[in-house]
Amino acid sequence: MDKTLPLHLCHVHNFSIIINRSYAILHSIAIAFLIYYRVSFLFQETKNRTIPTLPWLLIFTFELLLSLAWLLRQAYGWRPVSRTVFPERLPGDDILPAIDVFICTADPSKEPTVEVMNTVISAMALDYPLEKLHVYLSDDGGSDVTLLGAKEAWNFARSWIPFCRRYGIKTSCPEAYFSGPGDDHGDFQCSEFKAEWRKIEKKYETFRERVTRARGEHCKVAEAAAATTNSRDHPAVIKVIQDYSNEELQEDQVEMPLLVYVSREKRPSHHHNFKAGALNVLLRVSAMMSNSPYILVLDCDMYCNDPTSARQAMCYHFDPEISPSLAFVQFPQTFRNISEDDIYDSQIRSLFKIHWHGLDGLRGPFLSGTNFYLKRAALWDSFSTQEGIDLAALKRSFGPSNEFIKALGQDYKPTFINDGESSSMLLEEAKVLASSSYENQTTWGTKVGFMYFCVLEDYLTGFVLHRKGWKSVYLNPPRPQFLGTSTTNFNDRSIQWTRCASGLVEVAISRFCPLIYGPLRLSLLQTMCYAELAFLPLLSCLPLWGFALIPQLCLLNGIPLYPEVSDPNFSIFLFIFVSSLSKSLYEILITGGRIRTWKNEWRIWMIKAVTCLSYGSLDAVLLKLGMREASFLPTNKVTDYEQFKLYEMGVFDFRAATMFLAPLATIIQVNVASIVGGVVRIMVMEDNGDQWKKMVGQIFLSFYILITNYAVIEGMIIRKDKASIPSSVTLLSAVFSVIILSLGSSILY
Ligand SMILES: O=c1ccn([C@@H]2O[C@H](COP(=O)(O)OP(=O)(O)O[C@H]3O[C@H](CO)[C@@H](O)[C@H](O)[C@H]3O)[C@@H](O)[C@H]2O)c(=O)[nH]1
Ligand SMILES: [Mn+2]
Repeated sequence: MDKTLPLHLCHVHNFSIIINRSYAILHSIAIAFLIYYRVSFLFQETKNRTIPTLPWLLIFTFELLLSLAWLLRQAYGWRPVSRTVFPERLPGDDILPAIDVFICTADPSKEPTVEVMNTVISAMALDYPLEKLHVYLSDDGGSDVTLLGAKEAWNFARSWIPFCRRYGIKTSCPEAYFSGPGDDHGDFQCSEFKAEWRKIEKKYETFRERVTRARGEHCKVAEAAAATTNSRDHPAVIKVIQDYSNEELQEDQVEMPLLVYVSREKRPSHHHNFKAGALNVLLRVSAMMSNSPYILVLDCDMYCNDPTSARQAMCYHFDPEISPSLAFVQFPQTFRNISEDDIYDSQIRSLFKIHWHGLDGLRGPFLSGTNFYLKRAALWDSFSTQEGIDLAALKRSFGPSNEFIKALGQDYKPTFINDGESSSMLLEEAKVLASSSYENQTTWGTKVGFMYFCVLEDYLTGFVLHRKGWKSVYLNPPRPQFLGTSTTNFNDRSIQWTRCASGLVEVAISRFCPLIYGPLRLSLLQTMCYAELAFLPLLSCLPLWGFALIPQLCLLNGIPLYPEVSDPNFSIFLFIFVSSLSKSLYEILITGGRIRTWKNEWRIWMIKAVTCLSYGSLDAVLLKLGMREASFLPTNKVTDYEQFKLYEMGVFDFRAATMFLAPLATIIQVNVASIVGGVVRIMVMEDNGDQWKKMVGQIFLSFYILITNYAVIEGMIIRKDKASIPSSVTLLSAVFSVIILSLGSSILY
């Protein structure tokens, strides 16, 4: 290694910093004026007030909540940075540290086995010394199909890995490679390459067919048995995948990374803590076999799209200046199935394109579930690494296994050589470590390993790490290092968002509340970012319900809530509105988005707030009150081509649960009723133009809501296809609207 050349560079986005900070100052001045305007009304003498106090107070509260959310969000814009790495400057392969890859899968009926195995194969094909790469597949479904798939994947990888290495193939995921444009073969055009290519493609086809057939049979059987009880009640199964039975292969033995299948023990009497539980089992099992100092975590729906990510991450983990305080290197979640319009924001654009760069300039991005290279030792409680700690204390924390405690030593290398006697002993020990009762009376999930407290194990684990003083780094290179499958229909997306909102609010209203748990250990800006996300559901759902109903009910009843157009105060509101819209437009344009993206994002923000974020918040409150149990249903990864087509065309698919549709239809109806009712009222009852001027703000707001959500109106009235809003839902919403309109009018006065 040439010590004079850096392994990485950090670029500060100076232009964005100027824009962000000036915007933050201007916008806060406008908010201060708004607050002054609202408060001064409350100090007027009651007899001078022409407007009832309750609606005024309500709308003011919602404005304050939105302003608070806005304020917290400004922390992301404080110091955005991006990074470049130079993996070619890393030292020789012999000194690179080993890596364990953890891949989680849970349900073969929702997670197609071929896709899961593509993730496994792509991880095995990472550009890293083979003897230093170990892949662990956790199967929470405890399914034979997954085990069989893993064996088939291993067999196929025996041809695939040498092929990729010989020809420098970048797309290390075979499915993506064979269905892609076919231009990824370095400089090789020779006939030898072509012949080889054909051979491998054929092998891949065979692999694909076998796995698909097995899964088909499995799903039939599972359906017949009504439910896969096996997934909830079975002993631990750990298998080192290795199949030299094929004589032909034995002759030309290829060096392969270790592949281990792990299905932890499940018993109905034990809570299994979802993905965090699975990852903690992998942490222990892998300690018996490879105990690598670094871990790459992947979801089964996220394959490696470029084999160089490991070396890129090592540019930081290997840097002696950064490494001691660096917990993880995070890559963005990028998806292969995103359409140009992306009407449901399936790519979570603002998170990975903007906010994470902002966090990176503070002390690093949040842990994002998948695509991160994590230092194993960061997950141990700090005391475990202290000298002279006694064994009993370690056992209270990590559980009774002596072997595992030995593995906590930084330099401990297990003597796992497959098929030796000591390894069968280690394999037995690994089964004990994967048993459902192993964690009883230990601090797994509370102090060590991935956190159990809520379904968002990633957010919370990252938060706890940052709070302990660890840092993280965000790498977002031009070629996506990982590509995943995102949910691309309204129903799945809504379910996913509800789960996420529930997890966030659970943290917000717990002892982990970032505003209490963060401040002493995190910087102010970092605390603000953690709080922004945790409070996002609450701070969006309450105000958005408010803005969707209260000004409208007031319009209908002739109560003005905003200043007259001729009043200078009107410009405060106008400024805030225009400045928010322009800032988001700026952020979208500089990150390669289009005006259409901007329109879609505002719409989905409104829709999400009154559905998923509201239900998620409610769910978290019920959980807190002990009235519900936590659940983490894996998202559906089976593509429905008809639904996907609609998504690609940018047409809303309203085949979703009524609970997600009714609020939308209700709000639209209330808005239409108020505009119509309000306008008629002004025309009939008032003869001078004053009333018009007073109501412009509210008429405009309703109008804005209606045009932004025109897709809902279309789904309700104009479209007649299968994916439009069912008339039963429209009728139900009409009932709700009537109730809201009549109740609202009587309450507000
Ligand atoms: O009991 C479970 C449930 C899920 N999973 C796995 O967890 C992963 C994520 O689940 P998925 O259904 O894909 O949920 P998403 O909403 O897409 O996941 C997002 O949200 C999760 C919770 O915050 C993060 O862990 C993920 O990385 C992030 O992509 C998948 O590989 C699942 O197989 C398990 O292993 N066991
Ligand atoms: Mn997923």
